[in-house]
Amino acid sequence: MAANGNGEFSFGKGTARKGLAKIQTTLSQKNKNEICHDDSGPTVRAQTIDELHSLQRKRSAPTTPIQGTQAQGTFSPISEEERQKQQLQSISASLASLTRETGPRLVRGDPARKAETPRVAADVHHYFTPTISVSDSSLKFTHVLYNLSPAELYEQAIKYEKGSFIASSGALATLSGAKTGRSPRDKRVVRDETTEDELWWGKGSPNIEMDEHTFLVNRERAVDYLNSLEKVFVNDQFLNWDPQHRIKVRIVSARAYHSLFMHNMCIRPTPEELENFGTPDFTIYNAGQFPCNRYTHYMTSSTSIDLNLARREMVILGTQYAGEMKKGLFSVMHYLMPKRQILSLHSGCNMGKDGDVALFFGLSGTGKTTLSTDHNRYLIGDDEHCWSDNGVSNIEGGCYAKCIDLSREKEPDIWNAIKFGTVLENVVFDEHTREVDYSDKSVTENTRAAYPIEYIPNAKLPCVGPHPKNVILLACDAFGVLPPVSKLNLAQTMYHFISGYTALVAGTEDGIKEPTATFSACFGAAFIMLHPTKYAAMLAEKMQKHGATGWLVNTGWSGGSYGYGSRIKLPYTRKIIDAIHSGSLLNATYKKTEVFGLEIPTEVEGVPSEILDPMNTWADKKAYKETLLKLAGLFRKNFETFTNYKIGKDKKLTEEILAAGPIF
Ligand SMILES: Nc1ncnc2c1ncn2[C@@H]1O[C@H](COP(=O)(O)OP(=O)(O)OP(=O)(O)O)[C@@H](O)[C@H]1O
Ligand SMILES: O=C([O-])CC(=O)C(=O)O
Ligand SMILES: [Ca+2]
Ligand SMILES: [Mn+2]
Repeated sequence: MAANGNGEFSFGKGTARKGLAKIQTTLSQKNKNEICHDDSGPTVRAQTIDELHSLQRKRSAPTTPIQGTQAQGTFSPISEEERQKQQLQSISASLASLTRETGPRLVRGDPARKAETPRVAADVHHYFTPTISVSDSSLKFTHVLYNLSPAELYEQAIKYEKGSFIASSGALATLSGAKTGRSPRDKRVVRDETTEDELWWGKGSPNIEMDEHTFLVNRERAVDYLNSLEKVFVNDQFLNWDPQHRIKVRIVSARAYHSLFMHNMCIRPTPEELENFGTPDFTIYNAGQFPCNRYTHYMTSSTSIDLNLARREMVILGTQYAGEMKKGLFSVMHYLMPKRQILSLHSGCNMGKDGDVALFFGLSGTGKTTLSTDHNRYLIGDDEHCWSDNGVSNIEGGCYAKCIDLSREKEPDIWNAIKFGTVLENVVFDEHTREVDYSDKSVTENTRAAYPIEYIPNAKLPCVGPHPKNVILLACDAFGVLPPVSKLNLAQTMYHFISGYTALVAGTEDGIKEPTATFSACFGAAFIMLHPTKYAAMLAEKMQKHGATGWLVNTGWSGGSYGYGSRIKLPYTRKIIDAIHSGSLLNATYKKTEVFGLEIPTEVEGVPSEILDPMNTWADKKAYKETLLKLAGLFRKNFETFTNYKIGKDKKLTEEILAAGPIF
């Protein structure tokens, strides 16, 4: 093989030559110094070590030509320098204290590499209007690390963040700190004249109120903290693959881990899109290392995640768990999208070769990521989607998979996605080989991998698809009484969607250590902003209009409750899902279960028939019946809060939904 001068390699024509072809160097032999040297190759063109280092890194070319300086005589709308200045001004405006004259002084680049920062950055302070009341914070510079690449973020993390390591797979192993799951009780939403009427407040609602003033107190705390740092990370990215309904988000954070996480989880702009980014639609101030002040009104712990819809801002204090940013933005989408008649969904989504789309609803740990990541289908997304008149679109640009007990055999695509660029949260690894032990729960059960969706080989890019054909409701039933699969009519689908039942799997929400039965409206009460019946009505309308079939799949226990039975084997669940996708399950023979009135198939290819009716798997039939009635009672009690609401325009549907629950 030889270099042909074009940077390509090819085998020499005369294959008669034995062994490897001689590698030709492109450097001319003429200009070499007449100094004694060994003949292993030419020497570098640098006089000092600094010069050598400067050779190593080539400045990225501007993605659009700098008109006016390069293209002589062309009208120059904006120079590269001007563009960078505008970017910094925009970020400075984001980071401005609301009580001082101006935003902080910003420079681009890593403070540790002052000598290397581009000239434009060093000059930037000239562009800012002088402050009238000079404070210490306006005298210092805050360095902005703007949309860094994964490689740069790796370097930052490894250099400056304790607990950051390169795992043997190439992923960045990191720690999220004291919090290893979300803190839903510390979420606050500003209640003002608008949100007062629009949002869901009170019992069962995730929206715990705070006033505007308190929000500003926390915002100031976060902004002051961030500005006090030597450097902050800024990500400008998008949400929603539907170009008509794309949202621009800015995330300001203090950790490379957070910046890389969001790089992976949000949609990554192209260089051209970044140049024209302009003002973000929504901004997150993540000051997670810094606590909130517990003397502040409404604060019940040192953690606070505050959402202000009017200001389009979110403030994070006292938790470094990155999922807060992901799910905080999801909450925002649950507000913005329904305003545009678009349904936002806590669901996974994939598409078959023939274009058949399936949604996978379910609470945390029920299998959205696991089952939507299917080697035989195109992945549209694993967790957050929109369903509009155009079809479905993923909100995110990445996936966030649970890693506990991850195995190469059972989840090969997720396993292979854990490589360079992926953030691995809170996993344990061998201190020498850096080999991850996915069974180790020493830090938490809620170990996670965040990777860009392109890391899944059959990702559907762009992440959009036609209207769903199947709507699969996943429940991880710790009681072990729900059948592995049931076919639902529309009223039953709505009943189970509003109920949002599962056994919460340990760890994702802070403080939960064992599976416990839980109900979470729309399979995501922690993130919805409007009353659940609003989303339910939209889902019913869309399912009806597009003829989608509902299914309830229990990915939880069989043969007894948690502690007695065991979790349904993933290969069986996959077979069930295959039969739903292929349409074969639609044509199966069904029988109706008692109490829940669920239609269960008598046979599914590849699944032992005796497990399809859970009663068969319990040795103690009396215990089964008691447990079934206990769960039915919990369903009924939970649904009481919804009995006074009308769902959609249709009174008939509302009555049918109320009748679709357990009868006993
Ligand atoms: N029968 C089964 N079906 C689905 N998942 C199973 C099954 N048995 C075990 N599991 C495990 O359960 C977990 C499901 O987690 P998954 O990441 O898919 O949750 P999720 O619904 O995407 O939650 P989140 O919203 O928190 O991301 C995985 O660790 C998977 O290996
Ligand atoms: O938000 C998280 O931490 C993970 C997640 O997807 C969920 O809980 O639904
Ligand atoms: Ca998931
Ligand atoms: Mn989720």
